[in-house]
Amino acid sequence: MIKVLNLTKKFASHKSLDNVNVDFNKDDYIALMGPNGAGKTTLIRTIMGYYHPTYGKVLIDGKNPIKKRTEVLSLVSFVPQLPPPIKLNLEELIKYIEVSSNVEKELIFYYANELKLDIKSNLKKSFFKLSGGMKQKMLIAISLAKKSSIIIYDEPTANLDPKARDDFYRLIKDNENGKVSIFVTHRLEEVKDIVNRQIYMDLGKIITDEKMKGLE
Ligand SMILES: Nc1ncnc2c1ncn2[C@@H]1O[C@H](COP(=O)(O)OP(=O)(O)OP(=O)(O)O)[C@@H](O)[C@H]1O
Repeated sequence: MIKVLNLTKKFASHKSLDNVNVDFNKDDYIALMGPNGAGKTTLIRTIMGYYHPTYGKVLIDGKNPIKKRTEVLSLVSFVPQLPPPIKLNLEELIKYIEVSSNVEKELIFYYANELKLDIKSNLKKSFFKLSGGMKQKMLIAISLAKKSSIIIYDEPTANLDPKARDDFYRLIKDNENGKVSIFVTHRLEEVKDIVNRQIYMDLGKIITDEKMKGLE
């Protein structure tokens, strides 16, 4: 599904990714780990076509994510570490997602409800006025409703309370089937039951890439 070939990304003279080679295939559920500045976010952003590789390439189902941006982004759901400052209210946001990504509105409500996010009472509230945890829940609900074959979560539980984290892990586990999920995380303990592969990066390189037991 995702092929990363000899990928180097430089910002000025600094190599954020240094000749990375890795494949992510169907039913790979990956914890992507490593210290601050290791290159995890740069790898993800390059996979999604936000950054041009300095050398090497990325292919998503054989497609170049920069040249086939719209097609590639339709396959991917991404929940960032810091939610974007969306000015739309929840009603407008849901309408936008429904039309632009062909997502069933009812599914967004379903997943939000499972995460204990009450959308109905907040329909007229701007997304950016929600609390950090509510924003994260909304983005997770959208990512699950989108039913993408690739889901990328960058520290998705950072703002969630312990109950919401448990709800998140349960929903993810129920949804893992024939997809690729990448969880950028500093806490392997938290994701160990929902991943089957652990990749550790440092200084722009993949240092270890191990299969894990976990999912049944
Ligand atoms: N847009 C950018 N412009 C310049 N340098 C950047 C840019 N994005 C990332 N870098 C640099 O690339 C290196 C890797 O950063 P990256 O954000 O990929 O690390 P990370 O592993 O995701 O870290 P963290 O755990 O802190 O989120 C860092 O030295 C960072 O300063």
